[in-house]
Amino acid sequence: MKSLDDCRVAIDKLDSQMLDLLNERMRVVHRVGEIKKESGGAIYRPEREKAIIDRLEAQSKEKGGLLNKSAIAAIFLEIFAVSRNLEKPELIAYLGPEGTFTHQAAESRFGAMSDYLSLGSINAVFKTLEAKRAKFGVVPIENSKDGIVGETLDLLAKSSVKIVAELYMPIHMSFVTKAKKLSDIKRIYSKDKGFGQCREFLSEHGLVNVELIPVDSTAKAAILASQDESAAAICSHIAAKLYSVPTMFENIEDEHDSSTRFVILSDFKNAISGDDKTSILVKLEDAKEAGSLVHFLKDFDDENINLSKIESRPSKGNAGFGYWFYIDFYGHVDEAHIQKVLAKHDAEVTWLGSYVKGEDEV
Ligand SMILES: O=C(O)C(=O)C[C@]1(C(=O)O)C=C[C@@H](O)C=C1
Repeated sequence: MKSLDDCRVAIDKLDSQMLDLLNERMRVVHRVGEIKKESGGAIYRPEREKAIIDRLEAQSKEKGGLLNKSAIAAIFLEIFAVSRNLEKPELIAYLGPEGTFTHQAAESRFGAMSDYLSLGSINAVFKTLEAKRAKFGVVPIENSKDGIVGETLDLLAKSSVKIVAELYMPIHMSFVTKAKKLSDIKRIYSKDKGFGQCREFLSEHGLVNVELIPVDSTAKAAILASQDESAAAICSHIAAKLYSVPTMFENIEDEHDSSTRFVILSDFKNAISGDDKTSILVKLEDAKEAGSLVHFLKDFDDENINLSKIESRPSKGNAGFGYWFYIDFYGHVDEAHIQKVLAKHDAEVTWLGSYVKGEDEV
């Protein structure tokens, strides 16, 4: 049986081997970067990253390894993020401020080494990408409890920016304060939705008569709580850490299964991964005629294309009332059966992106 010292000697040796291997990997990645520079190819290739993680998961299973898929993904997503940064450092704009759930989502995909740009609105993220001031944008698109983020859909409808990836993140709220005890708290800051999601917690802890002050973001709430010892904030774990406000309670949301879907925006088309989703916008030409949507959807059904979401939005044009539809379906725009359906509706459909299906989709 190995002693603790023996184990640490073995760990040190393995860590050194891993570092040598990682450096060797980075030399190959550097060459990939040169090849892509010559060809103008996209640096971020989510379908290739997915294929690597799937292959390693199968290898780990086969060999009885202790690492499961999420552990492998957590380690390798960071390696990919470092690799991409080495190939070409690219700026990632997100709906800020720092410490929002969107910031957390961006970091989970682009890692600790990337350069981030925190922006004040979803519109600013789109504008920054359109002006090519950043390569990627990260914005929320829907929450499992609150539904769709209308602003993101409306901007996708108007913009040339495309969806290149999606990710689902569980949303947990923390109650953070510099106060020593609950009775010292005179005011609580959060986003209006933050209060809405934690009603039971507030009443169970006798906090209903404390002043609840809605602010623009949960990160802003953390900043305000960091400056006032008789205040608390309902915010994300990362905001509390970032602004050094001690956490009094974690996971205080009424329902623990809430998650938000985020999209990563950019300006390129992914290759087919075999497990993709596509988002489109549909403006039916004869939208006033009953059954036009049914006919449209029947074409999808005929090709066995399954929808994962359909959302109607009022069109804000000046041609009176009208609707357009935002649709997500399984498959990639370059697959033949999908091309066949979309070709029939060429004039009515705007393609918003095809991307690897998010891991935590329920
Ligand atoms: O294979 C590529 O295209 C690479 O750029 C290499 C690599 C990797 O680290 O394995 C890095 C970034 C891409 O998103 C996918 C994979």
